[in-house]
Amino acid sequence: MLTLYGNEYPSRLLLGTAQYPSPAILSQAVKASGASLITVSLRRESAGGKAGGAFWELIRGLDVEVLANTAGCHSVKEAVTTARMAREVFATNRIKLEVIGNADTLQPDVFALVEAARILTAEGFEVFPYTTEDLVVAERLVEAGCQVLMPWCAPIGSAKGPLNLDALRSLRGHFPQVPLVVDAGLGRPSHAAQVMELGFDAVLLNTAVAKAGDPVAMAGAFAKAVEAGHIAFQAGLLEPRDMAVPSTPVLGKATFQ
Ligand SMILES: CC(=O)[C@@H](O)[C@H](O)COP(=O)(O)O
Repeated sequence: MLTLYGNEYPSRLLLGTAQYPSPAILSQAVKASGASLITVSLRRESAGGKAGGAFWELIRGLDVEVLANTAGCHSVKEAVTTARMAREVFATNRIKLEVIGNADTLQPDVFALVEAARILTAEGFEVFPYTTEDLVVAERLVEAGCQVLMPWCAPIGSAKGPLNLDALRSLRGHFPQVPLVVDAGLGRPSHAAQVMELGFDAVLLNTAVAKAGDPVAMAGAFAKAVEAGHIAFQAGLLEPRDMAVPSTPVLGKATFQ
């Protein structure tokens, strides 16, 4: 079970709800993923009027818990205001906090992120911060009251997979008790398995499923990969070795004269 802010979730996959070819495919993909939490961007959906009330109906009908996010916010003020609105709309204190600092890389503004996290946790929010893999920023977020950390593994939508495995490994080692969710940049199920094998608690992804040739099949593939990676981590993976080690015992082998 995945435990986040004291709540238990059967799946370790969190799924985004943007960019699907149709509402029906979104709905099927969420089901195929088995996701316990789905992210919804309050700002984009309500401002764009893309799907209006029908979108909210669909989301409610999925019967999956919603993690509203502050996607598209570029300042502390915007993010905090959006989080407060999300609390009213969804009647939950849970918020995925995104404060974008660079429009090209969609890199989080980690300074604004820490400030916004401090304000929101003081107001009783359960903050899920979208951050970089930076260890010191992670420490500041924990000091600000975050009980979950969500480092990217590559820029949002890039599908590059983990670019800095060493930093992710070191985050895991440094925060053994804090749930760590890799958020953004995963492109393939093998990427998800790779970070789960490092001992990450969960992954959050969107583009790799929504933009796949068959999003429903891809959602299922990611679900399996996440589970496999988690089981492998728990089972105890072998460390790579420099030298060959025979896997077949040589004692008692036949000798020829
Ligand atoms: C869905 C969501 O919350 C996104 O902000 C998230 O970062 C997804 O990233 P990818 O689209 O790269 O999976």
